[in-house]
Amino acid sequence: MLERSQLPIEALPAWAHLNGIKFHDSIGFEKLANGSGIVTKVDRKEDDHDDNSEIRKNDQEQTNNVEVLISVPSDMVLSLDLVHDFAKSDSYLREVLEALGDFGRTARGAILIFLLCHITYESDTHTKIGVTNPWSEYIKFIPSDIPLPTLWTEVERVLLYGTSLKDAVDFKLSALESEFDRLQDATQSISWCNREWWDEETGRLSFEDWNMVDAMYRSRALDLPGSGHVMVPCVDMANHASGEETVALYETDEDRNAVLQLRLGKKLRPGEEVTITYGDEKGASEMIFSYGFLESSVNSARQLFLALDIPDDDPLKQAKKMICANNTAPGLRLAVEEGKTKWESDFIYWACVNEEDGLSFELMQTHEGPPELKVLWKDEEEIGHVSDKTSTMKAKSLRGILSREPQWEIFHLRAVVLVQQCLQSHLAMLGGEMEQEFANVEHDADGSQTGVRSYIYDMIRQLRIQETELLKRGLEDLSSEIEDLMSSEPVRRYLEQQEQVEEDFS
Ligand SMILES: C[S@@+](CC[C@H](N)C(=O)[O-])C[C@H]1O[C@@H](n2cnc3c(N)ncnc32)[C@H](O)[C@@H]1O
Repeated sequence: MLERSQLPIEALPAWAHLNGIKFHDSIGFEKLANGSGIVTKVDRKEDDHDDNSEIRKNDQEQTNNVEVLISVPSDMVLSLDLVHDFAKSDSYLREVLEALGDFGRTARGAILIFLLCHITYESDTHTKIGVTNPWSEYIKFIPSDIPLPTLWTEVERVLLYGTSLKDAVDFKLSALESEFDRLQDATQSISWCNREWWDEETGRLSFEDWNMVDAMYRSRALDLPGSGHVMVPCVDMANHASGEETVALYETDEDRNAVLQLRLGKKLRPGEEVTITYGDEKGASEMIFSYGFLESSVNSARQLFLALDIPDDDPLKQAKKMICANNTAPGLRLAVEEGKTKWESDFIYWACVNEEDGLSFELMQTHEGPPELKVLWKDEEEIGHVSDKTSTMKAKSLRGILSREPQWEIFHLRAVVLVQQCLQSHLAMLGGEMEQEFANVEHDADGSQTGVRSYIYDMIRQLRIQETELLKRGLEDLSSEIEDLMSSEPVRRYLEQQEQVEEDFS
């Protein structure tokens, strides 16, 4: 693994000052219970601006009386464009970006490669490599102990059994492993990469490094208005608080600076933490996945995503999976909206209809290349298309097509029953014996005795409780949805026909 040097948070104001980042005179950084954070200095005196006060009343007036707390010049905001600008004068970075093709042309890909290159430049390299810039130093303020589940121990991850986070983390880890393999394939012929990263004797790059830069990006990237997904130095030191507790928000000003500004109606109180929201609507599982914590004041899972598959005995399973691959996520979302649970999934309808209902796949010979698949509804309407490269859906959703059919209630009932089975199987994994087993798991403060850190254990326990509650509520609401569907005309007629067929046979 690459070694990383760190800088103390106390050195951040000096770094920021050198790099044109301006602060309201009452804003500072401190070590808090949840890592570093932005705080209002205790000795703040109203209207007492000393010479270091860089955002003054004039600037505040220019921004329509919005109190600007931090202002970061656009050329310090780490974006896809800035990485490619840096690459113009840094041939080391440029070689890696070019070798990775399309991946290096996405914001996440470019930023991950940038972070990895700069951590390498600043590590104990065999010869001096790379072109440093202010971000080479800023990376040293980013902590290494990031509590995201992709960085948890294996024993801790096992405790996610039954939660919606389990599949998401497993999937993410295998996606990260594939990316790491691609990085190796693409860069081992570049001599500096081979020497510093891959060579059996001199290379020091490991999967943990890739996992770490992904976690840095995932837990700190902001969707900055007008700039997309970026990393904003200093502003990314803001911790999260939701609802009325959120003190500040981030914006882009007319000069394209990234600014942290006080929310309207909020006041800076000496000693108070300056928080932003990472997304009030995010579910418990997503908060842990992206940021590694749960807010103690939130006691609902809000929403969860569960993985689904087409059953193995479905004769069209492979073809269905091909058409779904680019068009619909293989899962369902369960959420609380306006006091009731709601579920959404287009994928599930692919598991509910087959040839006897009107779904068919037709093989088409092409002039060049392998044959392609046409997806047909009732032999006449082409609803999708699968080639060896991609698959496309012509209609917006299969649900939309089925909802126009006279048997819609029958198709929908099949979907609701599958949702019910899915929720029941997750609930079984969260409760009963599993609950008891979880309660018996040993843990200790830093995990050195048991492999499980107590705060991670408590967080998973919280998630298990909240998701159990949501699943139970979901199942209650599904029972009444099933009751309504069972009494609908098409379902009643269908069941009568089925009974008739059975009687005829007997
Ligand atoms: C954007 S960074 C914020 C700065 C971070 N505290 C640091 O030391 O660099 C996001 C990370 O801060 C921590 N964090 C933010 N808000 C939190 C909160 N309300 N409770 C616990 N941890 C929090 C989590 O570790 C999260 O992944």
